[in-house]
Amino acid sequence: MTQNELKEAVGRAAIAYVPENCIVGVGTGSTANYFIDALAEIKGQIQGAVSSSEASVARLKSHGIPVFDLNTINELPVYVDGADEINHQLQMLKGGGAALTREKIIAAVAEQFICICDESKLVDVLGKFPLPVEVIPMARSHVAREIVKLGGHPAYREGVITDNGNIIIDVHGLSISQATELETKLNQIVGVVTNGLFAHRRADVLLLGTANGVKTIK
Ligand SMILES: O=C(CO)[C@H](O)[C@H](O)COP(=O)(O)O
Repeated sequence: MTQNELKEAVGRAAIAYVPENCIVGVGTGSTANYFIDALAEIKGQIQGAVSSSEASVARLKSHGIPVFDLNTINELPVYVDGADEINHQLQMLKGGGAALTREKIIAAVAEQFICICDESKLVDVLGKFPLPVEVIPMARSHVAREIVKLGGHPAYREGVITDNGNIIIDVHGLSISQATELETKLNQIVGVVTNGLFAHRRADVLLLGTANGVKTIK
């Protein structure tokens, strides 16, 4: 199976976690796009969605799925999203698509986080994929200097402005054994909006696309 076929398989498998008549949290990226396309097939059974990016909002609307403002809803049973890396404790590294802050906000509201990934994303130690950090533009140099003090190699993601009007610094050269501690330390740097470690709020379920089918890891 190709990587895209594995992504499609997990996107479809996540539909089983969507309760009837609910509002569903929808993430961002190529794997989340397969979930959105599968969701379109059952759109008559849900109220609609909240979403972590303008790109996913556009895709949801193109399928005729109503999109709600997160502030107008009281409960969110499930959030479905991909990841750039996930470890065996279901801690994730996310933000390759620059949507990390909205992803983290929706994940914080959701009762269950269902992570959908192809098997290339499962790692023993997070950090081979550069860790994205969303930063207020005027704090770029300050945040970069503080990241160097933590042992990382910061790289400004040229030409990218987030949906919140901020920039992304990608942190290379990390081998992240203490993910919750690093998540906290990075968020304490003044000028950081948030970082792409989802260690405090991990996934509840991983649907992993493999050559032998979709594996469920809890
Ligand atoms: O965090 C994300 C976007 O900010 C995505 O979930 C992550 O980049 C994975 O994307 P893809 O499914 O395209 O591999």
